[in-house]
Amino acid sequence: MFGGRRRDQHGGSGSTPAAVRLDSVRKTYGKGDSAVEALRGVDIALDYGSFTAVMGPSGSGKSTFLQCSAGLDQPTTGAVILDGVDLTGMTEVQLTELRRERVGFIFQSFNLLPALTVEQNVTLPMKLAGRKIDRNRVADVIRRVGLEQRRTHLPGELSGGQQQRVAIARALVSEPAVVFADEPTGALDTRTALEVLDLMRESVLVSGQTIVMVTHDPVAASHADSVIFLIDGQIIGQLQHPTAEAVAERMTHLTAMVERPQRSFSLSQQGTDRRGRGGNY
Ligand SMILES: Nc1ncnc2c1ncn2[C@@H]1O[C@H](COP(=O)(O)OP(=O)(O)OP(=O)(O)O)[C@@H](O)[C@H]1O
Repeated sequence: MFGGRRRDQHGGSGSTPAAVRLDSVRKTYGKGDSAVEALRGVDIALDYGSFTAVMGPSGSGKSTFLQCSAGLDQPTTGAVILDGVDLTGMTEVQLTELRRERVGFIFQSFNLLPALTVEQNVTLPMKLAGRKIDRNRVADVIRRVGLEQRRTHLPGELSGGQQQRVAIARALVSEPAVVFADEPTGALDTRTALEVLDLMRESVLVSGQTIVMVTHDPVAASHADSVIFLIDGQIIGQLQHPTAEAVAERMTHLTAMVERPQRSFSLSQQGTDRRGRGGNY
């Protein structure tokens, strides 16, 4: 079993603090005529133990949302509160420390160090953070992702799916408050992708891990508890207990909305819940 944070340690929604909260977050890249508003007033609170997928058309702000939420980038205005810590005004050094302590990452391209073994890759973040390595926990997580027999192998000796399993083990081993996953199945074939998604889901169900996952894939999103939809830097809807079909249908609708001429597309005219909590758009 995965160890780690269980839902009942933190409770669900209600008065308990959120694992990640964004308050009126805006992010503008550049200045003047070339300024791009990537996030335009995002408000959301994600509970501990929740698995959230973030979807939206290309350029809608998904990566920016993830980077601001994870403390990889700072909002232009607004606040991000991660595991109870307000990131506003933190220095790069403080953010790096916070990420090492409280955040796990899973990327599309695995981001493993090729010269390190499976086990060394998994323990690297803990070493960098100067944390004591619990060998039993490391062995347990590696076993859980099905790589017990591969502990001394190098990434180059593993399949893509196995490499992503290493990345999952690396993200989970330090029991982070939140795991942020950016297209974790983007480089995998369908069957391997499902295995990886099942592992992520299991860490949520068994250990109460909190996961935020950016994806373009409705099937991947259907493994989450809820999906938030971004358009043009705003959350314009949320789907609870998503099925792949329902997600695909909504994405088709959203894509059609952004492909319409700008003058006919107005979020307020659509009766949108901009805070993303109403479930309709
Ligand atoms: N560093 C940057 N400098 C300037 N503009 C940026 C920068 N990063 C992102 N943008 C712009 O911000 C907007 C949102 O980008 P973002 O990458 O967050 O979208 P996305 O939904 O993740 O897109 P995709 O699905 O194509 O990866 C886009 O218009 C993009 O061009």
